[in-house]
Amino acid sequence: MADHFQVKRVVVAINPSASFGTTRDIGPAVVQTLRAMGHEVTSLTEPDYESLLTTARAAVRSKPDGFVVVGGDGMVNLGANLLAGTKVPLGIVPSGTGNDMARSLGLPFDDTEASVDALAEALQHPPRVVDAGLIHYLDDDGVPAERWFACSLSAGFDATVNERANLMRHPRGPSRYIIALGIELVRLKPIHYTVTLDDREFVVDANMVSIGNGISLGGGMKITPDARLDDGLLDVMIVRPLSRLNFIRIFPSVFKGTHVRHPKVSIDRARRVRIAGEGVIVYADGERIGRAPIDVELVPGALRVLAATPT
Ligand SMILES: Nc1ncnc2c1ncn2[C@@H]1O[C@H](COP(=O)(O)OP(=O)(O)OP(=O)(O)O)[C@@H](O)[C@H]1O
Repeated sequence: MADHFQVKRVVVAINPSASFGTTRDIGPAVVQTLRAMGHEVTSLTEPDYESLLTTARAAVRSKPDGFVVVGGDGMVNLGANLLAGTKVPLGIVPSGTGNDMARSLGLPFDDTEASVDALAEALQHPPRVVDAGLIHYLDDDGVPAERWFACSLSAGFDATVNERANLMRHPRGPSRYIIALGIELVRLKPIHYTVTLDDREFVVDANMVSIGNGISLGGGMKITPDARLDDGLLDVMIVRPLSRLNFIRIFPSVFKGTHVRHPKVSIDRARRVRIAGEGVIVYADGERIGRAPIDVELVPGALRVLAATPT
């Protein structure tokens, strides 16, 4: 802890539905702990994401010393969209299923006490400055829209799995992702993409096109293992068509990031990325964005986070 403790004004936005509601005690505990430390805490919980976005937007206008999300990457995405381009730093107490932004930042992601300790420590120091991705797309009504993402963007097989899982009513828990994965594996077929990396446009058949600002998605799948949150570049992973069997074979290696050695997997770096393709669904930070085409730009230093800068 810093020598001179400074009381901070902190907004804590809580998603009680993160991890299918199994982590709902974490938010109130975080608020209680920060208050016990002496911080001035405004706690926000709403019945849904949209209402939370509205109340949180109002809370950010009061320029708190920190805006903390308690939830998963969807909550990180909410925070990124409220805070990108401002000086208010984002704190993360992971309580979601994936927690990939916390993993990319080197924050504790499976120990709440350690997360709150790291947050309290970070509140006493200047925030870390990281890049963020800005997605330009057409919303479901065809209206041009923009949305920030902090960690990852998917525009292929993994987005399709996410979409199928979200549309399922049963089962309610995480096993829906396994079922969705199984169904989509059976349906696996290459997508015909047009990808533009900065000024280089090319056509490619692929199973996956994913973008990493951070290193992982889906709870530690290191799709872009060498991505850095502050290098001013997006890492773009493309998986060229694989047979179902080979897809299943290389799948486990993504947890170590060694899939990048496979000849059908490539990683490129770019500041601007355009992805187009028939029927391509796009997710970012685990949240549904819409359909391709999308234009993504990396905005260096757009986001401040309550995390130590790696030495
Ligand atoms: N009361 C609520 N407040 C905020 N978000 C909510 C609420 N109820 C449901 N949600 C939904 O929760 C989703 C975000 O979940 P979040 O990312 O925090 O947890 P997770 O999905 O379990 O974790 P991860 O994204 O890391 O896998 C959003 O899509 C949002 O619509």
